[in-house]
Amino acid sequence: MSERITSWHSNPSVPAFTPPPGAVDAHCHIFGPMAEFPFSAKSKYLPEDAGPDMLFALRDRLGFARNVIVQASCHGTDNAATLNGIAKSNGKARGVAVVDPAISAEELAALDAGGMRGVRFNFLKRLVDDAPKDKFLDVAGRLPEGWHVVIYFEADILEEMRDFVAAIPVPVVIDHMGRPDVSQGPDGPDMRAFRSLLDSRDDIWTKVTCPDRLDAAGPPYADFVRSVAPLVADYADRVLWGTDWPHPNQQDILPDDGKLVDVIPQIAPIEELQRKLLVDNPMRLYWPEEAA
Ligand SMILES: O=C(O)/C=C(\CC(=O)C(=O)O)C(=O)O
Repeated sequence: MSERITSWHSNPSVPAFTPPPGAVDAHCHIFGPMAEFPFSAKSKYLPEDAGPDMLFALRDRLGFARNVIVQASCHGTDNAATLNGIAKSNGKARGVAVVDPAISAEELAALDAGGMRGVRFNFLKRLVDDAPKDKFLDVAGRLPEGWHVVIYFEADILEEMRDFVAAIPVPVVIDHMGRPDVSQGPDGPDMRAFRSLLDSRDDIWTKVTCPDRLDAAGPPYADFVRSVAPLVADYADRVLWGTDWPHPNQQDILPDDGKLVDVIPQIAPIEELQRKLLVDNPMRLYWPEEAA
């Protein structure tokens, strides 16, 4: 792997939708800068730099106040780039780490002090070489107070994930709704299976994110909207939203972040839902000491 790729839009539109004050972009990443924070030798992609300054400029352009920075697989289990982003945010960012399952209590405490509030388990074979459930469960039982687990998997392995999810001793956040086929609609088999997973515990949250990954038709993402709006209405206290900037592996699409923000009022059509999705819910999970 030698050629570095750009997966984000160079000039995203300013959204028509204005997020409520204090809105949190609860799923985004930082790449590098590589000279300071080299990528993992095991990374499946080699991106151009997309550092904290770029992320905070986008945050301001889109009308958001805070970020939750999720360690991307290109940085492996070295969380330094993500911690650097959090440190530079003036308290306006927190993070989700990816860790070696053998991590010590001291190292976990250092991540907590650096602003991490969760750990991510990635099950996508195109992104990681292995996903050892037994070791993940061991770490999940040793997390600092107040942390949660973020899980990333695709719909084809949802059934295999049920026992694992049930065994996690802290709240669970599922990335991108476990990537359902949104062309099936809100009552299709993928959404039904995902709802039954959400119903299995009252502390499973999900990110209603990534229309660009889930709806090949592109903006205005009609299939995504019709499949996801009922989920936001029915699980209003357990949904989170994020841009997914800098959109790892989306170099063929280059999603326009402004257009992604404009999906929000379609999946959360009333102000109360928008406030829960963008402010109340992420604040409860990531800044509980400040939450209303
Ligand atoms: O950013 C996402 O949520 C999705 C990703 C990238 C990713 O998860 C990672 O690199 O860790 C993907 O589907 O390629």
